[in-house]
Amino acid sequence: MAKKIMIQGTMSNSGKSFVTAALCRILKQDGYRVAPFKSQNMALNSYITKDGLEIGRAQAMQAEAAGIAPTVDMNPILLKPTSQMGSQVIVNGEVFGNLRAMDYYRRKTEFIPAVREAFERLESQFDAIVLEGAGSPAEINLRDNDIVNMGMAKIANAPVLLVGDIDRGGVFASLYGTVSLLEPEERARIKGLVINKFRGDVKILEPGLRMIEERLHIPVVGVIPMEQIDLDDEDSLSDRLVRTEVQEGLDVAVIHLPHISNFTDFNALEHYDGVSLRYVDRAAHLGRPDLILLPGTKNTMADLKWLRESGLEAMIQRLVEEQKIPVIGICGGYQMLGERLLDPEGVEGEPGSTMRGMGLLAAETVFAAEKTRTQTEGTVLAAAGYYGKVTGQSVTGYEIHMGETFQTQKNITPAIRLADGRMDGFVRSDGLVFGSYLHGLFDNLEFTGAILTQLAEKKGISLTATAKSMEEYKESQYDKLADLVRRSLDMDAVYKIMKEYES
Ligand SMILES: NC(=O)CC[C@H](N)C(=O)O
Repeated sequence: MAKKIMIQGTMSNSGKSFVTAALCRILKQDGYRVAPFKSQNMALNSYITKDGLEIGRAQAMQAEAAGIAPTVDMNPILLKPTSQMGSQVIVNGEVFGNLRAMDYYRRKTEFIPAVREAFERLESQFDAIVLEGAGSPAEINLRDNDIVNMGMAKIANAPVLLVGDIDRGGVFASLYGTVSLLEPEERARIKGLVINKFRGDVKILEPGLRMIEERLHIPVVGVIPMEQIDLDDEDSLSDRLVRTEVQEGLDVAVIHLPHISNFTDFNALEHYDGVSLRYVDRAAHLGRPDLILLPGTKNTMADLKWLRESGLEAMIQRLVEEQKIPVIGICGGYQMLGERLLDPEGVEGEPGSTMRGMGLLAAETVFAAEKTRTQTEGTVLAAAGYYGKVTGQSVTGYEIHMGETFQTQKNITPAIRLADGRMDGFVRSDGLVFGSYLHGLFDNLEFTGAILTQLAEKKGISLTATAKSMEEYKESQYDKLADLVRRSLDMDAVYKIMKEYES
């Protein structure tokens, strides 16, 4: 029987995925074969496993922390919110369909077997499983047929650590309130309280800890200080998006589309001292960046409409054509760069709808019901402009898209030759406009470094990379995370709690 522990939070963003990742790393360091599990994730930031199945990014990150390859069993249900249609529901890594929130909620029991089976498969392969809940277990309106919090803890027979966020205030009330709203049987599963994101002197906190322990009869097993650790999860997105100001150095602007997906695509650009990466969601903030990045989006057509109405489209077109500022579009952002978008089957909007693109790339995109989901590798073919320095380089990435993009005129050439024989993306003959379906393209630091260095030279500044590869960088962050949590959590108590449920 595997050891199990479940991390639940008093609210969203309390740091559950962070604590889950930390425990995965610590257990790995202590010699266990450990895997993360979250029955249902709601996120637009997803990951494609080796066998081409789609799961939430947070579980892929936690698997990395655990030193294992991410598999679909770690996140059997993924909800990807799209605008008009509710969410695209992914079950066992494949599209189940689009469901409105109410319909999903009504049909939730249908998904219980998938969740249970995925968990059992995982449990049979590992020594330990760290489960993560979602939102708060005290959402009393959602309690029936719950499969993400206490319902899941019961299916797995896992003890629970409840994490509260002290940074947002009211941590004692939220811990007390959450526990009080639970049924006695659920309450009994909470074996420890964790206070997360603490700044200041623990001595001042100490009396409060004793009082909450007395009232709830649950021990506080840790107080985790606030520390900057760079992990690929949803919470890190909110920290990143506040960076909107132009800073010194090479100014790289990511357009913050409303349905931005796979925002982790741009994290790699932060590994260069001298690059200032910022997110722009309104025309007044665009300014004159040195490089413009258009990210992927779950809904290309809706986000293009937003781009047009916000005035950003016209500004980007002018910056590219008049000021010769380069733009790179990834996936949905690449699709926007073209001349036209066609949706005959109604994948993104009304069936048969068409839309004018930004017209920066002589290409058009047709959406199809079939989803392309694969890890990919290839060789850069692009040679125009800044890409002369990266021609012939090998790159890896992953694809998640419904659209296919075709050339309409001769002034563009394929960007990347893929190992499976397909061509990906296009570059315009003047080298200013580049589009590709490859998420993770910038994680190829040789590629990214070469492009950024040329832009920096043009501006007369120098850049230095902080790590040799993204893997090396991420490994260092996971170790830093494990150190922090080992120092602040009573691991002996945690092991004891796991042992009690090990049968
Ligand atoms: N990940 C993306 O950017 C997806 C782009 C677009 N919505 C598609 O499905 O083709």
